[in-house]
Amino acid sequence: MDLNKIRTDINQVDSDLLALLARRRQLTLNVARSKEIDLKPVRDQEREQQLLEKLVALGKEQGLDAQYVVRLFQTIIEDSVLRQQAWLQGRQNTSQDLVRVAYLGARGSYSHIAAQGYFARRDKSIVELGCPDFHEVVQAVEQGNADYGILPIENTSSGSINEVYDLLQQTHLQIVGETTETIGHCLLTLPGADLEAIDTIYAHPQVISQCSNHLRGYSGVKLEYCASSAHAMAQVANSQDPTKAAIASKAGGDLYGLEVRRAKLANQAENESRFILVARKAKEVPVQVPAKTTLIMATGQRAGALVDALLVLKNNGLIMSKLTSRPIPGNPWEEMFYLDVEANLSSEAMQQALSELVPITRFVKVLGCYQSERILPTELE
Ligand SMILES: O=C(O)C(=O)C[C@]1(C(=O)O)C=C[C@@H](O)C=C1
Repeated sequence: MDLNKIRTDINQVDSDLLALLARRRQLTLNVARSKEIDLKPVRDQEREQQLLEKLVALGKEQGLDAQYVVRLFQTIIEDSVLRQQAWLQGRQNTSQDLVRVAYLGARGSYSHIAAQGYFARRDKSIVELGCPDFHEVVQAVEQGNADYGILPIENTSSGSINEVYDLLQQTHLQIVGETTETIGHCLLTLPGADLEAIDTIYAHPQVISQCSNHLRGYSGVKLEYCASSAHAMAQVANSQDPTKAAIASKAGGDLYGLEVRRAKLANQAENESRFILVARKAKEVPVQVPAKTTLIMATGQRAGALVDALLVLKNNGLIMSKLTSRPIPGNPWEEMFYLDVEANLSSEAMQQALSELVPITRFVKVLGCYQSERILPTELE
């Protein structure tokens, strides 16, 4: 048993697997091309069910357990769906290959990592524009210094990001995309630093709230709030002080030469953030891909006004996936409602609902229609 020889064989198998995955990806782009012509939806869960059943049976013959096979292929299919959707969206909205993206913080911030993932799926290169706060992200796009802005809107541990909802009330920018990123919070230090000697932890306030349970375990350690996770990492890296630590992602830590000392610090095991992309012009979403429309509306204080508005959606067969409210500046006790509706803005149902909402609300505005990037895996029945 020669370890080196076995490893060489494993290397070969891995590179064969990669070549096959690349070939599969190419084939699924051909599927997207055919669906563009037939106007068929990208997602076909019946086909996915059949695929999984067949693969589980094949895997069994080769001694691979069902759970392993299903997990692998759910990941492969998720990639396939996201790629196809991005390709179709790109065809509908021909645009440049190099885009300028404004995001919170500096390289390595969660927004930066989310932006990289989103545009890599669309084969676009990005010119990065780090901003000190969310307001400047919006301003950079409004003033034409960036083509897109990326903003976190909600997190599975800390909930809605109110500051971003409030900014959306005031801007003319349109939501043109969304992406969900797994946020793996890690405690990062200079290489080899003694964990017992840590006296200060730098982190963004949202991150501190998402890791509150873990942070309760550090008595006598000072928490320093930072404008972004990138700032937190820069503080530690620039200080070269081994008593300082930051909370940020592993990918960010790599950029700043910091070492992961503890991982999975978030209160929720599945710590995910949803980001939205904003641009000056709305984009059309092809009918083949699942779309979401985000609306804001003010109903006034009449009893039952919100119920009436929601009934309009129900009666038009529309599914609302999110409802949240924020105060209206200057109108104490009045609320602005934000709704995500699982429908394309151009659909008949959505247009009908909007025409019925206008007369019964004080104000209603479409914030954007964009492709839904949340791919729920098909489970084997
Ligand atoms: O066969 C299709 O229609 C595809 O789009 C390909 C594929 C896959 O990757 O296998 C992806 C999405 C569909 O939901 C089903 C299967």
